Amino acid sequence: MPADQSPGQPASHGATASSGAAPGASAPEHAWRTGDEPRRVAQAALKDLSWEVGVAKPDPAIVVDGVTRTFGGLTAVSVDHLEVQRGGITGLIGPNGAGKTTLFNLLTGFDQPNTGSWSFDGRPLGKLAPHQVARLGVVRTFQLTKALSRLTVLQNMLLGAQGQKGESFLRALVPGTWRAQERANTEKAMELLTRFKLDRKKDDFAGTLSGGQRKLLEMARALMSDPKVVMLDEPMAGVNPALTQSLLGHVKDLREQGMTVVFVEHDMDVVRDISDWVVVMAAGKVIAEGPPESISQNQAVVDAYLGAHHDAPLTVEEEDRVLAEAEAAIAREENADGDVIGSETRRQEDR
Ligand SMILES: Nc1ncnc2c1ncn2[C@@H]1O[C@H](COP(=O)(O)OP(=O)(O)OP(=O)(O)O)[C@@H](O)[C@H]1O
Repeated sequence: MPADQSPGQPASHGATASSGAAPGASAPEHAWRTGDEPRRVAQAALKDLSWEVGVAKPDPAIVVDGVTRTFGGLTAVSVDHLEVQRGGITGLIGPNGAGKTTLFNLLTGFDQPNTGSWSFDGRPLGKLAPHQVARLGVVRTFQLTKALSRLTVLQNMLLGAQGQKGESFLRALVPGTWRAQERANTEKAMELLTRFKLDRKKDDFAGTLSGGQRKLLEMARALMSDPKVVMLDEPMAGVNPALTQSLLGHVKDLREQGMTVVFVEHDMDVVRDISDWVVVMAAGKVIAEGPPESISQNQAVVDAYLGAHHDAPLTVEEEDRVLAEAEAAIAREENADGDVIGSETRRQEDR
């Protein structure tokens, strides 16, 4: 099925509809705001949307418009319009080199685009540095964890709190203020470390943690700034199966706590398990979006992953016709090039 088709789906709110568009027509008005169980709430908000690239969401936290990023002659990202629903888990998938990490980098201020704009809660985020974006409530984790090996686990956590009150120069001159802030930060860090079962490792160097524990630390650290949107770049990659379950649980918890989650993942089982909505990128563009169950049926997605177009199997009649045409073509070729083919065959026989 082409990316822009969604049989049986209701009319879209329109790819170019402005952010904050009206909720889906058939859902009870604001049903997802009434304290319902978060997953059901997120899914109810999205269930009547058409599976159409750029479709407007009922309550978008992030809106991206015309964002492009090129590296030399390569267009790494070219996203016309994308909205991310507040309070849901959006899976961002796509083959290697599709532009997922570059898009994350752009949205969180770690890279600058050639063109385009994007906003969080209607507030433009372009041209802001990562710490400014984080202060506004949008944080990210990295594919290769950035946990600083020679700092302890707790020190890593406290770094995540940067940008809060204690950082200002004037406040730093008033010891009481920053000490109180430091105490509060440490308390919060310990609460998070306990939640992520890393509290007993608080004095260990981050470099001694396993890959999975570093991912947990990365996620815990991202939460130090009380984010509203958490962007996780391959949070499960390289993590052993036992810890994967724990990480998945933590990602779901973020939604329980009302956060908006966008995560990059290659494992489709994980994507199906936790996503409310899936966005597929290939060659820098968004080529499909929809609920997880819509993605595997999408021909554009299948083609993007396999890198080739796959025809439906031929019927017996079609197979006979194709064979007959091929035989006729070969016969014509032999007649036309008879001498050449013949002399080449003779040369081979002579050897
Ligand atoms: N700093 C850079 N300089 C040059 N090319 C880059 C740079 N960063 C990314 N690219 C290129 O941009 C394209 C998109 O890369 P990106 O890492 O965003 O893809 P991805 O979808 O995250 O891939 P993966 O799933 O393998 O992580 C790739 O072709 C990559 O080689």
